[in-house]
Amino acid sequence: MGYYESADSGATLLPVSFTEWEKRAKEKLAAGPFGYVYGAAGAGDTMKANEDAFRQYRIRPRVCQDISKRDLEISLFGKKYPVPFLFAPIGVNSIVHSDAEVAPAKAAASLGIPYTLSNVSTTPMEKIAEVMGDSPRWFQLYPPINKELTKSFLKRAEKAGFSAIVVTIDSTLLGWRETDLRNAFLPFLTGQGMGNYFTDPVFLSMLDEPPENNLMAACKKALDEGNNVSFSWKDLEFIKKETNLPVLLKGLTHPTDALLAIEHGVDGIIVSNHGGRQLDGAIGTLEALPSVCEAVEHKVPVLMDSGIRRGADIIKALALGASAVLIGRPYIYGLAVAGETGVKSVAENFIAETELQMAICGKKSISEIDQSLVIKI
Ligand SMILES: Cc1cc2nc3c(=O)[nH]c(=O)nc-3n(C[C@H](O)[C@H](O)[C@H](O)COP(=O)(O)O)c2cc1C
Ligand SMILES: CCCCCCC(=O)C(=O)O
Repeated sequence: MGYYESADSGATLLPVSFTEWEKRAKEKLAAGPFGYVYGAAGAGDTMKANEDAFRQYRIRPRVCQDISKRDLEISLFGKKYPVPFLFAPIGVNSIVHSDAEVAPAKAAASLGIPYTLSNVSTTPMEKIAEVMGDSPRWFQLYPPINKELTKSFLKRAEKAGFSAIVVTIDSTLLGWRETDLRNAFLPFLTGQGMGNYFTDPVFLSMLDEPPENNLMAACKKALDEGNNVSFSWKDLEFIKKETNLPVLLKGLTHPTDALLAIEHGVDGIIVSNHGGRQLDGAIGTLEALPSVCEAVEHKVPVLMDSGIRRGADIIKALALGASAVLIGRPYIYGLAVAGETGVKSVAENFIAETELQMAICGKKSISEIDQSLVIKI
């Protein structure tokens, strides 16, 4: 939906800016769920660094470029996508809306935007496949300790039509999240976020009793599997060996790790600090992006997330070398406020603003965006 349509159609009753979505979500949600989504690790310095990093760059537009025909399309792993952003994996959506991951999956499908389903989703991956039809979807894996369970998740994702695997490696231990500690809020222990585990035959075979007989023990077992603190590079090779899908590594910011990831066979990198939820004091991802891209030398696509709040942020990330970005909290606030409609509205605003920004920069397509478009102040 373009600028004038959204102003005309009554869609303006929904929020337009990230700040407004966040405010409306806060009004709607109880303290526990809102704090879980909003919250960050420690003092929140990294969450702030993510957003601040975007303010350290300014766009230097070109003019008189005939911007009458514009195209936001990108290509990743041989597939074309309509816009340069994806939905980031976000677990346990049932804490903010009863439709849980079904709503963002449908919203993404309606726009052709890839949806990344979290390993710790409330909705099992097969249900997401059912509602998404042929629309693009990726599966995010918290690599389990148990190799048979790892294989099972990978095979199920392949069978359910997911076209890439995102291995998240920054959360083998959960960060120090003071809001959740204060609220005593950890949704996973109530069975939320267990959709993929509780439908997995290998996982169920690992339990002494089925989840319906001993929910807490089953939840704890799943979390123990996900908190795979001994995970190292050789385990990444195992994942690569067990799937034919492209494997992306999510959660690195150091160029040396990017090089090691490539050495161990990854097909793509997602520069991310988990939205500042893991390591307080860590570098903002936009600050980290140029050095990672420089090390990677275009060998694999580099994507990024954390702190993307508007079209200008997307333009800056692309200019600094990202092939695409992922949006996180913004769409969860949309989900909290208005379910599928809210998620779709957030995504449409991103599309409209990004297209406008690109055009006013004097660029007609994503491939025309390069480093000369931004300067660090
Ligand atoms: C509530 C919440 C749950 C998340 N769950 C996951 C998850 O299950 N898997 C994952 O890889 N990242 C997860 N993330 C991190 C996001 O994928 C993404 O890296 C982050 O939200 C980007 O930062 P932003 O929200 O500031 O844009 C989660 C983030 C939030 C806010
Ligand atoms: C092994 C389970 C960790 C779940 C973390 C969910 C998440 O990524 C987040 O809250 O952030």
